[in-house]
Amino acid sequence: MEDGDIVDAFISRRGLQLETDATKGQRTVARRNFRRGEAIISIPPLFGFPVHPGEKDEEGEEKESEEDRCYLCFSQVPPRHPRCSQCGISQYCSAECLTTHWKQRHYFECTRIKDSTARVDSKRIKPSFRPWLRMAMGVDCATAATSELQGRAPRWLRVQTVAWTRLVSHRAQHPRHITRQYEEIATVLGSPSAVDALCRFGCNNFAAANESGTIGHLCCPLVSLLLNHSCLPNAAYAYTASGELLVTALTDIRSGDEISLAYVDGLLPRSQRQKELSAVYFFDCKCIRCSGQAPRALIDELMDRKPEQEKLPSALPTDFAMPAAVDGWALKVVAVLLANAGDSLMLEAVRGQLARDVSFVAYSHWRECQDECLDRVAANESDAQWPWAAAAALHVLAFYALAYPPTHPLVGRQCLKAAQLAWNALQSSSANQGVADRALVGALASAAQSILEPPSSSSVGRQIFAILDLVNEK
Ligand SMILES: C[S@@+](CC[C@H](N)C(=O)[O-])C[C@H]1O[C@@H](n2cnc3c(N)ncnc32)[C@H](O)[C@@H]1O
Repeated sequence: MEDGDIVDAFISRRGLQLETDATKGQRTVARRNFRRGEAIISIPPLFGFPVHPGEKDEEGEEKESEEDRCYLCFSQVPPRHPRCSQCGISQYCSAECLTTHWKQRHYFECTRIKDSTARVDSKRIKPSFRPWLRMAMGVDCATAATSELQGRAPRWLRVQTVAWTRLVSHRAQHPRHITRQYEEIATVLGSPSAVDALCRFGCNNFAAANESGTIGHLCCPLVSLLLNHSCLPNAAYAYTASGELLVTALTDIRSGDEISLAYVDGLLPRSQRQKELSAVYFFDCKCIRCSGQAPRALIDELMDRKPEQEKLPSALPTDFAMPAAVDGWALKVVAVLLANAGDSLMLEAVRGQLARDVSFVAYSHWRECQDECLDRVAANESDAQWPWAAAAALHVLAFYALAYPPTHPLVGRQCLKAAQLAWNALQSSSANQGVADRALVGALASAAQSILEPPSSSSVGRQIFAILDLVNEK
């Protein structure tokens, strides 16, 4: 079978087809109907590795630190944890993850990764670029293994390797300071072609994230090749506990529809979305929302209002009363979301009704409030921050519910965050003023469970069940 055919055959069996698109290069259309929540594609990445969220280098960029993350599921490893006895590098949170990783890919990566790690002096690369050094080494390993194993290489690996050669790199558009770092990496690796590979990786990278931020990077060329960006996406990706990139339908998708993901936060105003898409992915968005063909145009119009035209709530209030702080509209949206998570028509009606009353400029304000409250909680200033943090989280959730389909993972993760903060507010000695009650916490945690459907052994699954147990305790 020819290289191109292997990709076409792989996707056509899943009801998908690649087509040429006048404005976006290629696009993928559904060749059958997909129900909301249905898995569209699931495939192991060509390479992936964990990073520690939140750690920043001297220039404020996230830096690599793998000491405490599992090489398969990227969750935190316990103090005594298994490690691959052959390379001594890959570590795991459990014996199951070690076995799954070995069976999926580590059997062909193990010696190669060990050799490249010993050969290359990573200290010569700036800390914030070390993840890309690892990515270049990992992708090299996987492609070398594919050609060595030939017909014995698993089909997913052959498909990913072929898709990798077909990705756009936008090399000419990359800023000089970035390509200079890539050239350093290429020198360290002794492989001039690494510059092009890193450009290709840079604009096709997937981040694995949990509620605290990025926990890993994934190179998944098939999904990159297939899915264009839309500011009104009908699909979303998630990295599963078994180490696969899973794409699911966020809405019902009809045969003939293009399938798309959001590369950037759809709640940013259009100007900011465009800025981010052009800085990181090097294109001007031509999605249905940006070309004014989508019903979400009203929200766009409101999001693009200038901040001075809006009356923003003052910065973090010093005298904070929950009922006044969680505006009626936010609670109403959250209530509709919780009662009707399966009914997007209902949510659509609420969107229509409320969109004109809601200041979308306030979204970034509430995001900042939430982060500020969490920082203060982490600094242990006082447990009086919990009700504030819960109120901010409910506002952020309401914005997500207005801008995304109710099955979007961002909505699920925010439900979990709001549930945790509301529970802490309920337990804190400060006045909670009755906004966060057990029923709300339980409904938020149940919504997180039904949207994210995490395995009970995963860290998100354990967090959700812990809350549900607490709420249901007599
Ligand atoms: C990850 S690739 C997707 C596959 C790509 N269409 C192809 O033909 O290889 C991302 C690239 O597709 C194009 N693209 C994706 N979404 C787009 C959009 N909404 N508007 C315009 N171009 C888009 C851009 O060139 C972008 O750099």
